[in-house]
Amino acid sequence: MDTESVDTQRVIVESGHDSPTWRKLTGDNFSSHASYADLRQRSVTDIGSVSRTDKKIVEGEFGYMYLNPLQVNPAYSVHFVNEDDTVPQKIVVQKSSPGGIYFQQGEPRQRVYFGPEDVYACILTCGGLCPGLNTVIKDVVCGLSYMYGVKMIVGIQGGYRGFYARNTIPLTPKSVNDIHKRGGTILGTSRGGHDAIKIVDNIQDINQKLIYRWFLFPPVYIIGGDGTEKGAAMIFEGIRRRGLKLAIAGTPKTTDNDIAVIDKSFGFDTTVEEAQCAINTAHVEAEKAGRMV
Ligand SMILES: Nc1ncnc2c1ncn2[C@@H]1O[C@H](COP(=O)(O)OP(=O)(O)O)[C@@H](O)[C@H]1O
Ligand SMILES: O=P(O)(O)OC[C@H]1O[C@](O)(COP(=O)(O)O)[C@@H](O)[C@@H]1O
Repeated sequence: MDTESVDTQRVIVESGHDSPTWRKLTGDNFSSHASYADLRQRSVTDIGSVSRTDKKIVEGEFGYMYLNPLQVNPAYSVHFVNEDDTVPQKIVVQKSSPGGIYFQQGEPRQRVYFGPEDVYACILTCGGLCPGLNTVIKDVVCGLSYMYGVKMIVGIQGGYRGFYARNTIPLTPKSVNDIHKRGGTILGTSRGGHDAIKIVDNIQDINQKLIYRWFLFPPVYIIGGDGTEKGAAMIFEGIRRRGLKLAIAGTPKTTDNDIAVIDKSFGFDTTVEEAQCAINTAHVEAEKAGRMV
């Protein structure tokens, strides 16, 4: 392993893997996001070597992080949001209104917490069906794979219940190529009560095995409705309390528009169009034939 000095920053490069993806970080405060790359750096220092390819990791004033690979890929013209960009829940407020609720803005950041080669991404769908679930699965797989360079992606089968059974299927751009043409969700789903503590126990177990054996980190992408996202919030809270190094990302889906913070989700327009067809046909039948079918 070669070590080179650049200004006040130390850059560690494994021979032959000097990818432009891992440039030195400069600039302002990113301490709150530094712990993953810190951990990676410590493993390099403490253990001496890791079995997997070790891309360039950069030490800055506040620790270690990675540049978003989208920054160095000329194929993508991406708008990056600032770390502290927020969206107010209410647009119209009165002078006398108390301070409102603000959400962190979505879309890519300039710096990423995990090195794409160290990611073992998990995707699951939970709750009721909604048009477009397979399209979202495909987009997450292709986005992670092509845009970020993530190599390992699995689907958790059967919604939250899948965390108990640990049934997973590998997902690649090839395996999801045609799934947007199918209804439902290729990962399956489930409804009914699930035990958030048991789910966090299982995620913790998977997380520890991945870290100790392969040094991989599993961001979990959860696609689901209001119930699923409440569950995701509880799982996130459990993970935060235990200090686990992984991320939970929720993608809202709703056919009946009962998630307050979004105007509408994927699948809503399709649901309305399809429902209109059924209602109009039933209306014609009722009016012209005299007897409803
Ligand atoms: N209030 C809640 N708190 C925590 N988890 C919940 C909550 N509501 C639902 N869940 C979990 O999310 C799963 C899916 O929720 P459900 O309401 O069936 O579908 P949807 O996500 O489409 O609204 C449930 O099986 C349950 O495990
Ligand atoms: O609007 P959401 O939260 O996506 O839920 C959609 C689901 O809710 C339903 O409309 C009703 O499901 P339930 O009767 O089981 O509550 C399903 O047909 C649909 O899959």
